[in-house]
Amino acid sequence: MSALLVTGARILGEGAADLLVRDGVIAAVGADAATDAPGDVERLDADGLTLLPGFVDLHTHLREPGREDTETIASGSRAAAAGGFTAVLAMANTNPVTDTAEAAERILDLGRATGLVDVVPVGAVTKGLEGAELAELGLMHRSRARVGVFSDDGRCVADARVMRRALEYVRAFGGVVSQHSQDPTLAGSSACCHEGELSGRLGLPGWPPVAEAAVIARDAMLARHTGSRVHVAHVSTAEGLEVVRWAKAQGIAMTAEVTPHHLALGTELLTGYDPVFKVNPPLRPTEDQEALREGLLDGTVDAVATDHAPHARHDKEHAFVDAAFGMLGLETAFGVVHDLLVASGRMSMADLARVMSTNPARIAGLSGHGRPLAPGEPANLVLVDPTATVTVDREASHSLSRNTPWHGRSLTGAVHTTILRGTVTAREGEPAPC
Ligand SMILES: NC(=O)N[C@@H](CC(=O)O)C(=O)O
Ligand SMILES: [Zn+2]
Ligand SMILES: [Zn+2]
Repeated sequence: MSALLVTGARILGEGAADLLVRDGVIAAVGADAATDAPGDVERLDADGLTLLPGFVDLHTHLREPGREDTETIASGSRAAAAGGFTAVLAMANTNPVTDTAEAAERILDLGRATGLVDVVPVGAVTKGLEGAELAELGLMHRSRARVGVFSDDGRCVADARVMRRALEYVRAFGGVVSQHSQDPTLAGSSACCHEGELSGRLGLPGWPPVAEAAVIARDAMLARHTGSRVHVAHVSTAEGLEVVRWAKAQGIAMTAEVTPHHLALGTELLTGYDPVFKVNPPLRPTEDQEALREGLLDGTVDAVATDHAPHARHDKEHAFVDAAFGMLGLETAFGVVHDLLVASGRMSMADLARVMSTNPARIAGLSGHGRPLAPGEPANLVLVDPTATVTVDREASHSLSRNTPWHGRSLTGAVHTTILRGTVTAREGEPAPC
């Protein structure tokens, strides 16, 4: 059928080498990969570029159904492909909520119709994200969508009994609950600034780290009790991280993700009251950011996840306390992580591949992603340019929303080409037509 030959790419463990893809599968890797190429092979010159397994985002908010003015599955897929992703997990807090098998299948089908990235639906833990009654977890898992990750993200599964039952339920099929760790009695829905000297000075409702750590600690005990798996979404504090570290040391099945914005942006950005920096959980002080970076480097944090959260201008441009929570992330995630940790020499490209592809694919149970670049594996790949420096322009985003906190910043490291099962889905920031 079709063949693609990537030439001269830096391949981890191989140095500069060629890679041949045939019918969506890696056919050969190495100096003589080209010898097996058919005459009509499509050639992709990757001199100076690094080839990695395609990125996997454990935490994306697409707004379809319900808020197609801010993101659709198609527009979010374009942004994801441009950002180097070959799979994204679409959070359940849409309208209606993804809390049934039919709703999950609909998202799967819309993702397939666009065809730029594997859109994997996350199922809600509770009906309507209400926190009371379990959603049809088993039916969602047995559906064509094969839902394996469940989350009420946007809200915390605050009731311990509900969380316990959800964990017992998903254990039967090896599922995982991704928790938005925020004790609502310690940090209510108006909490929007890290609790400390700054929240007092700015007069903004405080969000204390203990509201995160307390839920992570409770969930660690529930994971141990049930023998089931908990994933901590967007860990943002040193305190929360300390609990994850403890849980892992006990052998508790707990994993964690951190966002690019919590790694790189600090709470001091809130002094201008610009709602583009309003996100849940909030940006944290330097000490927390540094602890999160250390946690990612030492393996306490398993993955980087974007928490891509598109919002309309009219929902963002309000007084800080009234604006919507969330920021864009898909197109800038690689650049931010590369610039902050790889270009500065703190992290290797192999480690970046682990936290942006291998680990998230494993956590979500996606067998075709995050795989070694070896013959027989599906060709879900990304070519990155480690030397390119790009200035982020929100107007160039493929998202339907514009709420990026990175506008005007220069980042070293850019996604060059994204490949989904052998087909180019984005080239130099431009997604393929779908
Ligand atoms: N992160 C955010 O600030 N917002 C998310 C919800 C969430 O991830 O909690 C959203 O859906 O907009
Ligand atoms: Zn959340
Ligand atoms: Zn989220």
